[in-house]
Amino acid sequence: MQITDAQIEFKDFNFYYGKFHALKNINFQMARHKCTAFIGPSGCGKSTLLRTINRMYDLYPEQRAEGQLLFDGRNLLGSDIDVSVLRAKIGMVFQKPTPFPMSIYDNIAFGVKLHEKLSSKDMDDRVEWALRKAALWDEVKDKLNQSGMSLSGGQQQRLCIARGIAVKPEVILLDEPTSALDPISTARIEELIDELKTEFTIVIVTHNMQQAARISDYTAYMYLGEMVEFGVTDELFVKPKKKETEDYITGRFG
Ligand SMILES: Nc1ncnc2c1ncn2[C@@H]1O[C@H](COP(=O)(O)OP(=O)(O)OP(=O)(O)O)[C@@H](O)[C@H]1O
Repeated sequence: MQITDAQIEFKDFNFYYGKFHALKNINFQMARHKCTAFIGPSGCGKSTLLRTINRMYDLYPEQRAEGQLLFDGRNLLGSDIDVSVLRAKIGMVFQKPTPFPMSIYDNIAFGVKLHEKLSSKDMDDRVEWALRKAALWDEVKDKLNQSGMSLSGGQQQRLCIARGIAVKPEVILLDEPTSALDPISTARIEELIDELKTEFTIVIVTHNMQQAARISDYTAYMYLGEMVEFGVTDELFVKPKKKETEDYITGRFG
């Protein structure tokens, strides 16, 4: 399936944990400023696929990728890629909120300082901008010096999203961002994702099929390291092309 305005493309992509072949011959594209969801049963390779996009696997010598992973036409797997610049362009938010043990303000400013030299006024503006984008500003504007750890779980996750946004990435990777949250916090994050799409490309791993159906434009169904089906979310959920996808989304399997 060809996507209009593809930003990221996997071509003949394979991934290995040592000898274990975790992702098999992956070929698909992700659209700019849309939300793409990865779904599938536990262990199918969703998180592995997500983490290849910012080369998280570089931290582990026994893990390797083969094939092509193109970002605006440039292969991210090449040795010429500066991984720290790449990770600023492609931010990541994890399953459990992971605020740094520092103030709310510094949680945002910390990453920005690594990449840019801003005046204190510009840094104040950037912190406010990121917190507003993450729909957290009104709740924290009077306590920016309090520890990030003092916030509720849902607020902590929005703080982590604000931290990711603050360095002005192009893509945000979300690895089951709501699985540790209550339904109200989950709904807020889902609304937030919908707003963030206007400026960022979003990729989300979720166990929750209803969530994928609600928030994503495109969905990939994975099983045992293969991408079984990829398509427009509404079509994949209403009229899947493969029997395996249908069995999974109707709950007959997995
Ligand atoms: N660090 C690792 N070393 C070896 N194998 C791994 C490692 N991480 C994951 N795997 C294996 O790779 C496969 C895919 O794992 P992955 O975590 O990507 O699946 P997932 O679909 O995200 O699962 P879940 O929904 O349970 O989080 C699994 O078989 C898993 O056991």
